[in-house]
Amino acid sequence: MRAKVKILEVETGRFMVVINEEDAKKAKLHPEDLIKIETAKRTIYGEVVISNMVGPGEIGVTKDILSTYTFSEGEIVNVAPAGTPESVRYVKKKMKGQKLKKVEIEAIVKDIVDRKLRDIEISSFVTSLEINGLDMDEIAWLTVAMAETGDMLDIDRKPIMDVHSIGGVPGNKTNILVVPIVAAAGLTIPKTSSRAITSAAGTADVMEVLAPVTHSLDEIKRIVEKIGACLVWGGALNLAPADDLTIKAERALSIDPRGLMLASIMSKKYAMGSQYVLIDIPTGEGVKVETIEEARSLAKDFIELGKRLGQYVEVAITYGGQPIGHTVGPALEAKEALETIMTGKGPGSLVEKATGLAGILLEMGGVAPAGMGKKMAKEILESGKAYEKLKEIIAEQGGDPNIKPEDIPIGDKTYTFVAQTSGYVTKIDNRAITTIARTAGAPEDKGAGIFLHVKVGEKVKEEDPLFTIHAESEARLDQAIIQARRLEPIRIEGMVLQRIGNL
Ligand SMILES: O=P(O)(O)OC[C@H]1O[C@H](OP(=O)(O)O)[C@H](O)[C@@H]1O
Ligand SMILES: O=c1cc[nH]c(=O)[nH]1
Repeated sequence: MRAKVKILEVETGRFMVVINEEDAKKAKLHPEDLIKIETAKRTIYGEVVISNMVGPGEIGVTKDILSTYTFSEGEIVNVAPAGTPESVRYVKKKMKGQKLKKVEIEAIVKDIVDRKLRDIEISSFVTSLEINGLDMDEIAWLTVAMAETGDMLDIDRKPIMDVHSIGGVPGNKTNILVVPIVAAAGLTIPKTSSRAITSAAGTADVMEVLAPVTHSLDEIKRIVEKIGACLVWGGALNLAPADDLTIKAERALSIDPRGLMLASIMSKKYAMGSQYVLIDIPTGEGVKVETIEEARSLAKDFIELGKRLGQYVEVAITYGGQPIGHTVGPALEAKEALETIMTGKGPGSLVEKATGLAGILLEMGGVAPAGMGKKMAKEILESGKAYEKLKEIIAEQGGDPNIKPEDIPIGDKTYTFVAQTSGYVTKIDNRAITTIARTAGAPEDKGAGIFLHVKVGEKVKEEDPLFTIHAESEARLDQAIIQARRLEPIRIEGMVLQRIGNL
């Protein structure tokens, strides 16, 4: 059918095409059917929404489609059912636990990027990977397909360093410190991050409190060639574009299937032209990787994948048994990261992890002698050079380089839980902390999250504050309080485990 485009000021988070009720009846179109819109220059795909907000002979194009494609009001297009893409068959093949061929993986990725696969099919693909996994051949094909369906960055500075965490541990604002430390030593580190997947704040969510993180590839090239670093959101670029769409499904289910995680991370590194990559695997109870054995096996996969892509990869297995630092949630984490980089002092877990990771990168990049990287990273942090570099990054990305921790707005609806008994903090439950912070509104509500007054091993007295929930709305605060009462995220016990007398 021929139709006239009507631009709709509607945002749905999906590629939706609105068809009038009468037209839909005539064309036998049903809600959520996949249709194609053909113009002289291109074909784009979207899901049907039936509504009389458009008249007969019109189709409504939403802001989501317009963020990628240009349409003008009144433009005449051809609209037709698109049928079921062949790649759905390959998704079903993976659901049955079978190995996919290279061409099948390429077809799935291309159809995700072209929006031929709808959210429901993408979720099925992600779920099938969670259940049935991928072998190393499939992971490598998936990684390259994810990178090659998007743009590639070619930065005119070498070597290109990079760091990426598999995430999962609450409060992981570490890379906000690592990147400026490494760049202050003269190395080039174009860091792209995703937003939160399973946590209450991804590095992109935290950085966005300090400066815009959505930049074009040309802007990133300019910034990195000028100052040696950036801290941006990968999803804003046409860089491994399937990644953000699969992450959307992962976030909804709070899962991060191993094979997809490897491909997600390494496709972004490949597309950025990174040559030396450090992967952080937080390990501990309640995070993505719970044991050192699992971490070592994942590390082997990252290194093997790096070899296949022509990248030198090292892995740091880091402590993830409790949150990093004292804060969880975008604004609270940005405040803590800024305070730490400004003063060179901060929570031991944050400073140790950041300087440890930065130190490895300094050695990998050849600016620190073997075994001296961490010391050099600490000196750069304490000297204020890392802060100066972060200010440059903030300024180049369009933020206020003179922003102070106290300028950062934190959710003003608060509730503090106190100790019911005296004793020692023996456990902070990572999953519970993330659940409570997300219930309070993080990461979408930037000011929402948790401030931890105590960490594992500390002594508390009855009535001492344990943690404060911050929210931007009373309703979300109330829900978070209910969750916190149910989950009891902080355990306090006496330290004497047994007293044994005469046996
Ligand atoms: O913790 P969750 O939300 O599962 O994982 C997502 C986070 O982990 C990675 O961290 P980084 O960008 O390397 O610092 C991602 O980019 C993202 O920020
Ligand atoms: O970028 C990331 C980080 C963790 N897991 C992913 O799938 N992608």
